[in-house]
Amino acid sequence: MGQGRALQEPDKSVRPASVTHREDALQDELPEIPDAPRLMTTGLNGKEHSVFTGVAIVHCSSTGDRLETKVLEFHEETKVKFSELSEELLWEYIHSGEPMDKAGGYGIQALGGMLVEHVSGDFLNVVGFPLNHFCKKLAQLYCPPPHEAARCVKHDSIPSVDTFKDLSDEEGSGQPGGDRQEAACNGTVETPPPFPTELLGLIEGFKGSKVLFTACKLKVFDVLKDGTILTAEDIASKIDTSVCGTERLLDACATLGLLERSERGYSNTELARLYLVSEGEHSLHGFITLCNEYTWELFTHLESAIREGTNQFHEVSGRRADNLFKCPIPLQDSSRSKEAQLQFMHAMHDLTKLSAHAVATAFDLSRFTSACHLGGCTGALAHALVQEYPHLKVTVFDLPEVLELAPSFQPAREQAAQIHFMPGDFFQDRLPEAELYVLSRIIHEWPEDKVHQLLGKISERCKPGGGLLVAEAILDEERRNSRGAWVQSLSTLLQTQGRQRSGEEYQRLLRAQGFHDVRVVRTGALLDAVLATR
Ligand SMILES: C[S@@+](CC[C@H](N)C(=O)[O-])C[C@H]1O[C@@H](n2cnc3c(N)ncnc32)[C@H](O)[C@@H]1O
Repeated sequence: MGQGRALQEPDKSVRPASVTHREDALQDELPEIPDAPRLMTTGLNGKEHSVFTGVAIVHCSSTGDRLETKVLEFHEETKVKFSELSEELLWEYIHSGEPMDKAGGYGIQALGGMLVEHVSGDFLNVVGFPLNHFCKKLAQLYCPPPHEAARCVKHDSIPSVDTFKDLSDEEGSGQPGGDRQEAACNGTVETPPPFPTELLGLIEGFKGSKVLFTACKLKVFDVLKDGTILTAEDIASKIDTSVCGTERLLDACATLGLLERSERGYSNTELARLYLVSEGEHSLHGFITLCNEYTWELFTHLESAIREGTNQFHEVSGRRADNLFKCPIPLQDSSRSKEAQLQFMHAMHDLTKLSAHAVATAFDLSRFTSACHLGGCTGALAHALVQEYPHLKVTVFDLPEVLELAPSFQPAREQAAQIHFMPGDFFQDRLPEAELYVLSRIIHEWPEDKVHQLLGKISERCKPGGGLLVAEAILDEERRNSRGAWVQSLSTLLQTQGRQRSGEEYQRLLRAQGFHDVRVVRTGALLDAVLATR
């Protein structure tokens, strides 16, 4: 058999189709490469046959107007030993399928595998493209995959292969572990478990947070604002830090996607420009500062909070127990208190801005002409409300010491005239009159009795037809809210006496206080919205 299928000599003039660009530059360097993979057959039965495949990987890089090329070339020979089948049968089989003028024409990867007893060399060579070899050459040029990432899977349809090599290994390296890997492929030893990439991300993730916090605190993103590009030395001199330390911090920021690194130096990425420059309209600088200086320490007491099931305010340095709900920030003397208060307000302001539009537009509130935001802090949500409803007047009601600092947060916009700040205590004082009351991130902070007291007070003050808008991160049926559920849940445990609730729990809570038509909207932002009618 096979006589009619004589060996075809490779056509040496043919080059791989992939090498088409800058042919002139490559002319001298291209090696002679055999034509597309060929199976050479001169009688199959029980014999070994060679499969030649050729491929060139050409690495091109340009420096100025010079094109540099590096040609990698290999001719791989793989031997296929066919089974001791009757020649006739084999011949019939071969004729029923593809012609034999290319490797894999008999379909070794599928039914044709039955004809093959053994492959010495690279199995993928027989299938056609020498994928294993290609990957090894690529790995030499670029970054090899971690050893553990290359996995060997044994498929029943693949005939026994004696050199199913690890892609990341050097050819013929015979490195330790090679035998073990082969054994693993043959299923005789256990394969190592998958590399725990995500777990390592969690274990080390806090370092990334600290890099961000430190860069913000040192105002790295501020010195690079407005498209400024600076070298590490320039930045170190501007922020008064060591050059070697600054360089490491900047490189870490670049790896984390916060900075861009070029030959000219470092510049802010779009993310940093929008959110990390301290004075920016969308800046999260205040929130990041609070996380660095307060939440970081609070979370070191997570174990105690879990053991005891209570908040850990008392553990955070300098906190005054009597100020538990007014300002969750360490307070010592009056000057520190102001600074801490301002820090807290900055954080609230940043966070509220992120969800304010979503909350303001979750329902059509155009029927209301007056609103009172209880615990309205800097007025960030009030601004979003008056922007959306130009006929709405909003009273921001908060503690005197908070409102004293609120003016610095006001944007110079015309609608500011629609917003009025009124100092007071929502437990002690009479609530301002309004058609719509707003509670944003208040209910989850308080214990059950205080929640009932506050809602009862609002219900009493609210006229029939009036409304109550609640903005909170709402748990879903599985007691998880869609975004950062565990963060909210643990933060609430660590720093409040309250808890989060599901939409149904809010409905029950508000109905119990005389509200009806309680509707819940998941906004997709950090805060969801509930609207109830009195
Ligand atoms: C978690 S912050 C929420 C701020 C704002 N509602 C928001 O969503 O950004 C709680 C706010 O309630 C205010 N607050 C706490 N106790 C209060 C009270 N008894 N009377 C009035 N406001 C109070 C705090 O000063 C603070 O501004």
